[in-house]
Amino acid sequence: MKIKVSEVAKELGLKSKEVVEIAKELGIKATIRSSIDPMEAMKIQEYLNAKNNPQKEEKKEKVVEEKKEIKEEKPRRRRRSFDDLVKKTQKGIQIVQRAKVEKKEPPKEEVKVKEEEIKPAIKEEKKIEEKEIKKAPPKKVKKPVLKKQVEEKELKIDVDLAEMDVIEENQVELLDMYFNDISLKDDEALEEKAKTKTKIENQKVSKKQQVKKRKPTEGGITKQAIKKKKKKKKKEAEAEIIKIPKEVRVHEFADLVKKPLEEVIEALRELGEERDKNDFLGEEYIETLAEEFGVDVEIYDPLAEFDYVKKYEEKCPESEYNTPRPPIVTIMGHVDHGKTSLLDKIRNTRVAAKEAGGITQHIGAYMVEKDGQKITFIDTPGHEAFTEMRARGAQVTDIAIIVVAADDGVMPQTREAIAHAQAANVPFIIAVNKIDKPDANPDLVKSQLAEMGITPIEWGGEYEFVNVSAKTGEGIDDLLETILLQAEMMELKANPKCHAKAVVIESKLEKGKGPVATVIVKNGTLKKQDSFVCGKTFGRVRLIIDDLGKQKKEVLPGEPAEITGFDEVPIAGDVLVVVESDKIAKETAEKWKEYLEAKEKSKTTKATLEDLQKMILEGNLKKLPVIVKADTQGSVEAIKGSLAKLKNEEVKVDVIHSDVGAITENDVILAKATEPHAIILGFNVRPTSGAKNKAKQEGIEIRTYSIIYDLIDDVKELLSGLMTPKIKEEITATVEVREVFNVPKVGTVAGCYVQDGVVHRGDYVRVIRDGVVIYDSKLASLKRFKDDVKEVGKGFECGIMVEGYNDVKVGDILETYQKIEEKAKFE
Ligand SMILES: Nc1nc2c(ncn2[C@@H]2O[C@H](COP(=O)(O)OP(=O)(O)OP(=O)(O)O)[C@@H](O)[C@H]2O)c(=O)[nH]1
Repeated sequence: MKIKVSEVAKELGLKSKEVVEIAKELGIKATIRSSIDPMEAMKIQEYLNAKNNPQKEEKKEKVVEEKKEIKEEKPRRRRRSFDDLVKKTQKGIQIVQRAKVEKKEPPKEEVKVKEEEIKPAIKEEKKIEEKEIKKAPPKKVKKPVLKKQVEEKELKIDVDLAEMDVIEENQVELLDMYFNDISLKDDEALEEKAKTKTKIENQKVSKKQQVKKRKPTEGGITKQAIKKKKKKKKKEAEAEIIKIPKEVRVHEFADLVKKPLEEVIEALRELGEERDKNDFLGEEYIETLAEEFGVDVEIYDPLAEFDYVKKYEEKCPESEYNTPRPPIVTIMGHVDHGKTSLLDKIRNTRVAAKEAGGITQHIGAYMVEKDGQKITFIDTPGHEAFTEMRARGAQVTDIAIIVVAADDGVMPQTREAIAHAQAANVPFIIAVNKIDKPDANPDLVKSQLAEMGITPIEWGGEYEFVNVSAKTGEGIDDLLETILLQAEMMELKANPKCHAKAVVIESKLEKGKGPVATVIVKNGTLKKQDSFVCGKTFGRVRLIIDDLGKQKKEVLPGEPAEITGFDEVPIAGDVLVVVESDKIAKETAEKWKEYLEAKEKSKTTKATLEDLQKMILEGNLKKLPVIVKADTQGSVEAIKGSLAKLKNEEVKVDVIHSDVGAITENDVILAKATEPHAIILGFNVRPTSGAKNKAKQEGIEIRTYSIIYDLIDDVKELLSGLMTPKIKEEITATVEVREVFNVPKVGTVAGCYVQDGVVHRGDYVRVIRDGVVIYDSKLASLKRFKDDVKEVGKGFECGIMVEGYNDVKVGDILETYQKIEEKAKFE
């Protein structure tokens, strides 16, 4: 498992570019978009520690000398490692972004300077406040905000202050920039506190802080005046924030931040990105460039007003989710490893047994109960549906079960399924199936997966492995318990009081019922008669049928149900959101349609109009548009990195989309929307059957590989095909002019002798006089005596006319040649 450079940067409070620079120094290959492994991240972290620790130690010694009573050691919390970060990423736990800290100036150094100025103050204050502090619980002191940061980002300081644990006026939590939360002992806390206070006072901090410190009339400044100033400053700060649309081209960005285009392109180059003015910048680059140019930007989505899901999330925020809900589980794994059998066994033992005689209805998802707790299973095994839904922005699965047959071991689709779960940040449980078989070897499965970093808990790893048999039912209870345990850890919650948000799992058109869809409610309660919008369609809930075929009045969070009442058949992965009225539902669906079309258009323009314009402007620069799909993020980055290098003055590769996961219909649609059509390159992934059919229909080429070099070689071949063929000259003959005849109305005919080679009628010719080429043209005619001939060989005489040239003289040499086209080769 690798960590994105941007995440490492966030954790270290650095810019991505700075991390890349350090990485370079340490000989680690990294770009701001790439990922590095945890050991490399640790190296970078250690490098920074080593760079900064001497100062810390120096400072500490000084403090000890000056203030004898200050204690020696700070109690430190456990250092967070990047392994933790990776584990968290694998578990799907969100990485919390730390407050950014200006790193260029080590904070300790700055504190040191201030310390000398404030020594008397410390002593004074210490005496007064010592008692109080000793009584107080261990205090957290926040790292002082640096001067530069304070001056530049007043608003940010307000936020910092709001987030600080302010116990007393100036007592704040100090965060070590290298992940150590430092809780200082009392005297140290006192000293830090005094330093912090003095420092804050010494600096021109935000007015808000000054107001806090000053008495209303202190220094002749009235409260009102401060407020006024504060308001003005705030306004100024607000004015400095430049709003940048999420999808912005390089030249638009340059205009917005008021920087010369060349500077922006150069900055990108320094970041290892060869971009031209019409290329789109990703959000990551917008942020990095903004940091680079020292401007505050706010990235926004101009189409967000149409985003009904986002609006729902603002209305029903996750912070208000308060009631536990059942986990939603998807089963994935290699073909024939027993996904369907396992789903059936779980259903039959749990659902049918419970509802004696009840006929289960296949609606695309079902619920089982274990010890009074519910679990919802999505009834479509395989990761295609999972990924397709994710590609549509709907992540419905909470937990994945990766089925591995104990008699077959880890297979390509096992790895693929794991990659999908990891890419989606969905925690997974390994179900080692078919343990009833005599040749079952569950330990082999464990060791194979451990080699991939998926180590079982019993071997000291992080992953739950459960031995099961979909045939005998052995281990099924264990598996359900493990799911519930995982769910408990995840604290899956929802707010049933909200109006509903659900995800479409399956849909169809049914006779008599019209469009029907199976949905799983993610939040809120879905009720009969609710008006809803669902992707490009809308409707009102008419019928609700559960997985046992029973009619219901409502569906609670985490539960599946089949519903009717759609205007049109929705698409799996569409998000259904309940709205106030049919009218709003219809309007919202229409707006959503616009949203999708605009989005698609922006993608299309990216690869069509712009490219055409560019090709015209830049001569013949041709692009090979490709879509890259691979099994892991690491592979995606590696392939993109290699493809970026494939360019020359004539051609380059344009990766219009890349992602982890199977090749889906969406990829085909995107490839088709690109002009010229993109080629889809799959590395260790295959197209879904839907994608295969669509590609056939639309004439889109999908190429799949399992060796990166093959992929690169193939792309080189494709680039060669785009390049203009090379023209090679081949000299055919050397001819001496021995006589010249001027033929009225015809022109000058040179009487020649072929010294070497063979002259052909269609040859090109250079007239050479005294060793200098004085004319370059074609043969207008080639004759032997009075007859036109096709060719004349060495040692023969012939009559030659040079096209457009009548000044041939005796003694001139004519060099005849042919132009041969040679297919260009991309090297
Ligand atoms: N002995 C034994 N056979 C099993 C077990 N689980 C599944 N099988 C058999 O393995 C074969 C494949 O099982 P499926 O459930 O169709 O596998 P799948 O992963 O859903 O396969 P696809 O849908 O084709 O990807 C069937 O013949 C099952 O009867 C098990 O636990 N023990």
